[in-house]
Amino acid sequence: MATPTLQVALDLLELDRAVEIADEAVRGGADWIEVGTPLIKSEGMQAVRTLRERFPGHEIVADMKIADTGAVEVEMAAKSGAGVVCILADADDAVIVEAVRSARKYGVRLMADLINVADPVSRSRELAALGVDYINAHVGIDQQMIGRSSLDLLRRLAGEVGVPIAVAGGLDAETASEAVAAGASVVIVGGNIVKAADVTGAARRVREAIDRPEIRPREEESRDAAIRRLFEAVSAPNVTDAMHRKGSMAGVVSICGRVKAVGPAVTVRTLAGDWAKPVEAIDVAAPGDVLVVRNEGRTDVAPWGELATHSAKNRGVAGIVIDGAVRDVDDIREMKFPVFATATVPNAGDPKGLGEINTEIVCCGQEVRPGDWIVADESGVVVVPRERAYEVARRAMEVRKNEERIREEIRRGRTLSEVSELLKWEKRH
Ligand SMILES: O=C([C@H](O)CO)[C@H](O)[C@H](O)COP(=O)(O)O
Repeated sequence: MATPTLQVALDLLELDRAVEIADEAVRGGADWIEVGTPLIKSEGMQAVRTLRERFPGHEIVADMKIADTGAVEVEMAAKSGAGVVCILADADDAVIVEAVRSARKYGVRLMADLINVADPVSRSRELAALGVDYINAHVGIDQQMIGRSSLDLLRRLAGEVGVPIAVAGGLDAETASEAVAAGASVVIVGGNIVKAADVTGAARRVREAIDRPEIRPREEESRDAAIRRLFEAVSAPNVTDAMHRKGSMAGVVSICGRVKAVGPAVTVRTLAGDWAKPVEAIDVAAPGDVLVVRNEGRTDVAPWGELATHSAKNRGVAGIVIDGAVRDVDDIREMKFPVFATATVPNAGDPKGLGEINTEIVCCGQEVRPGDWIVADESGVVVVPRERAYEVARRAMEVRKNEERIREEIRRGRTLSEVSELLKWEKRH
C-alpha cells in the first residue's frame, strides 16, 4: 500500500497566519495543504493562489464544499492553483456531473465530502460511478461536538467504495493511526495541528502515527466521565466562551483562592441563613457533585461554615456555591475546599428546616436545575445546562486549544489585536 497522505486543513480566517502555520506543518511532514472553507470564505481564491505560490512542491486542496454551479467553482479553484477540489457529496447529481466535467477539463481531482449524508455507502458508490476521485469520510466540527465520529464513518465505508478514501473530523495522532489501519489513503487533520502552539511538533506526531499505524485498545469512557475529564481540563472562562459568553454567575468569588470545582449540581433553596437544608444536601449528594445554594441572596447571615465544609469534604462533594455568605473562612481556607460565595459574615442562621433540596433555583442570576453542570474556578462560576454538557465541554476544549496558538503568536511578538485582526473583524453597522 502507498504511504498515506497527510493533509493539513487550514481552518483559519487570516491568510498571513495560514501561510505561517502551513510552513510549520510542512516542516512536520504534511504533504497536502488544504485551504479550509473558513479561509476560502474569508480570503477568497487569493488564499488558494498565495498558498500555490508559497508551496510549489505541495498539492493545494481547495475545500470549496461546492453545492451548486459545479463547473464554475471547480474552474475558479483550478485556475487559482488547486490540484484537488472539494464538493459536497449530497449536492445534486447535476452539480456533480458538471464538476467532474470541469475537473477533467482543467486537470484537477474531485473530493466528495460526505458531511451529513444519510446513506454514505450507497452515495459513495454513486459518486465513484459519476467520476469523483476521492470520497471524504468527514464528520464536521459541529457534529464532532455532539459526539459523532469520523472513524465510525470510515469503518462503514472501508472496502465498499472503488476510489481512495480520505477521512476528516477531529483526528489527532492516535486516531490518525487508527484511520490508516482502517483503510484511509488521505488523513486530514485540522484543529489538532493548526491550533497547537508547536504546529511542527503536532504535525510530526501525526506523520509518525500515519507511517507506523497501530491500533491500541481504547478504554470505553462514559459520557459523564468524558464531560468531567473535559471540564476539569478547561477553565470557567473557556466554558462561558463556548456558550457564546452565557452561563456566568454574577458576584460570586472563590473563598479559597486557587481551587476548582466541577460536577453536577445538587440544588438547595434556603431562607434566612437556615443551614438545615444545605447540610442535609451533603447526604443527598454523590461524590463529585457540587452543592449550589440560594440563600435569598442574603449576605447578613451564613448558612455554611467550617463543620459543614469538613463534612462535605469527607463525603467527596466537589465544592459548594452559595448565593449568600459563608463563615469560618480561615478554617475553610486551611482545608482548601472549593467554596464560592458572595460574602463572608460571622453569624449563622438556625437549623429550622426551611427550604428544599433539588428543585430549580436561581443562583447569582443564573437558573440552576439539579444535574446541570457547574464549572467553578478563581474567575467565577459557570452553569451548563445538563442536556448540553457534552457539547459545551467539547467546545470549551476547542476554545482552550485555539488559545494555545494565539498565546504562542503573542509570545513571538504580535499583539492580540494583530493576531485576531480586530480592526478587520469589527462589526460593520
Ligand atoms: O472541513 C472541515 C470543517 O468542515 C471546517 O471547514 C475541517 O477542515 C475538517 O473537519 C478537519 O478539521 P478538524 O476536524 O479540526 O480536524
